[in-house]
Parts: sequence; structure tokens; C-alpha cells
Amino acid sequence: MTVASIKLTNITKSYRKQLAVHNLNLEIPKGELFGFLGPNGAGKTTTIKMMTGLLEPSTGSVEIGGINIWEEPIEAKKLIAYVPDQPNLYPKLTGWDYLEFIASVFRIPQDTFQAKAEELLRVFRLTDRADELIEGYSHGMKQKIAICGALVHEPDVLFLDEPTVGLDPQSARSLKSLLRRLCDNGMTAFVSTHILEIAEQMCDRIGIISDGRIIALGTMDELKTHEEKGEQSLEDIFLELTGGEEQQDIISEISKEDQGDSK
Ligand SMILES: Nc1ncnc2c1ncn2[C@@H]1O[C@H](COP(=O)(O)OP(=O)(O)OP(=O)(O)O)[C@@H](O)[C@H]1O
Repeated sequence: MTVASIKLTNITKSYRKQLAVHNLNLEIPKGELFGFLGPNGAGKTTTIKMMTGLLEPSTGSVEIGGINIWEEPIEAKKLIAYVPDQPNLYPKLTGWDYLEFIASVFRIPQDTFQAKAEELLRVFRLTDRADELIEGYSHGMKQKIAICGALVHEPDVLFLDEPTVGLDPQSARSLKSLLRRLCDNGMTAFVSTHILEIAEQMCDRIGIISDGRIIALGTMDELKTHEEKGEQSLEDIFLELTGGEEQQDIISEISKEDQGDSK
């Protein structure tokens, strides 16, 4: 039997009385590019933090490549990389030094590091800025160097929280094609995003979370078939499942009233 790259079994997280994630079960096979969608406050970041060993689940277990991240954290964390939506970088390091630092933590040989770092910097068009201090980088450049740092040690499993926020269209496209290539070569990626177009275009499977529960899971085709949505876009399906359609109706009503008032 093949071991799932990521396996969540009955994970639940409560913050005092607030139930943020409820009894989540999910298996993600090696090489899958998985899109994790949900409205604000649905529980995406809480789930990612539990999967990456930053937040202990109230109940349930998380396994990375068959290793329980709470029982064998060091072994499991060797396999993963995580880029949060607001990455914590070292402002007084240059971009290059930051990548070298990450490579030293993961004990990457110098020549392997050199080739990998140069390739990543080229993909994200940061080569000319690699010798500057990170504190002088723009928000998007910080995001890109954080992604380079995550990929420099060639993780088995990559977690990205809102990776394209702050990226220009060219960098967002580079990221999408790089992720596709890496997953085709066996890396597993778990990507949380609000940008439905990205999930629709690039993910093998999509999970939609709402109020801490997974309410839809499958390929784009499966979601359409299951929901009997024929030619509907992921945005239509998402809004219907998460109650966003009601808000759209309210907005339409308000605009109708406004138009009536102005007559
Ligand atoms: N440290 C905390 N203490 C108390 N409640 C929290 C804490 N962190 C998150 N929550 C609550 O848990 C729920 C899920 O939050 P979470 O940040 O996981 O959602 P999200 O899907 O990532 O949202 P967004 O898309 O807005 O980033 C929300 O109701 C949130 O208010």
C-alpha cells in the first residue's frame, strides 16, 4: 500500500469555545497539487498550522509521509517546507545569505545549493537583487525569496498559504508553472488560496472548507458532476456551497434600490 504524503485523521481544533476545525479527514497522495479553498475564517490557516507542526490539534493526528508530526517532529519536518501568508524573514540578511542559511540548516551540499539557488532566483527574476538586504525588498520580493527558501532544500511536501498575494502576474505565472513541474516530478503541494482561478487552472484536486468542515472535495470535473453544475465555474460552485450567493443577491438588491432612488 502506498503511503499518503499528507494524512489527516479526525483533526479538530478549538480556540477556547470557538471550534475552528471540526473532525477533518484528508489524504493527499504523492505528487498531487492540492488546492485548499474557503471563505475568511473557514479554518484554512489553522489547518495548515496543524499540518506543519506549529499548532497542536485538540484531537486527531497528522502524518507526513507516514510520520506523525507530533510524535516525531524532527523527522517529519525534514520532509516539509511552509511559506506562510506573512513570511518571517531575516531583514539583515541578503537574499543569497538567507537561502544559504536555509540550505545549511538542511545540510545541503554547497554545489547542490549553488545550482538550486541560482535556478530559483532566475525563475523569480531576483538574480540581480540577491546581494541586497531583505529589508530593502518589496512585499512581493519578500514573498518570492520566502518561496525560494522553501524550495531550496527540495522538500517532499510544500505548504503554501496564499502564495500569489502580492506577486505580479509574471511571478504568479512562474510560480504556477514551477509548482506544476515540481509536482509532476513527485513533490506534493498543499496550497491555500482565495484566488479561485488559480485553483481551477492548476490544482489536481480541490477541497473547500467552510466553518471548519470540508464541504466539497475532488477534481474540478468531480466537483461539477457531484454538484450537477455542468458548465459552472469554480467561483459559482464555491459561492453556492459557502453561502456567498446570498451575499451576491443582497448586493444586487441594494444596487437595484440605489438605481430606483436615483430615478
Ligand atoms: N489564535 C486564535 N484565537 C482564537 N480564535 C482564533 C485564533 N486563530 C484563528 N481563530 C478563529 O478560528 C477560525 C478559523 O480561523 P483561520 O485563521 O484558520 O481561518 P482562515 O480560513 O485561514 O481565514 P482567512 O482566509 O481569513 O485567513 C476563525 O473563526 C478565527 O477567528
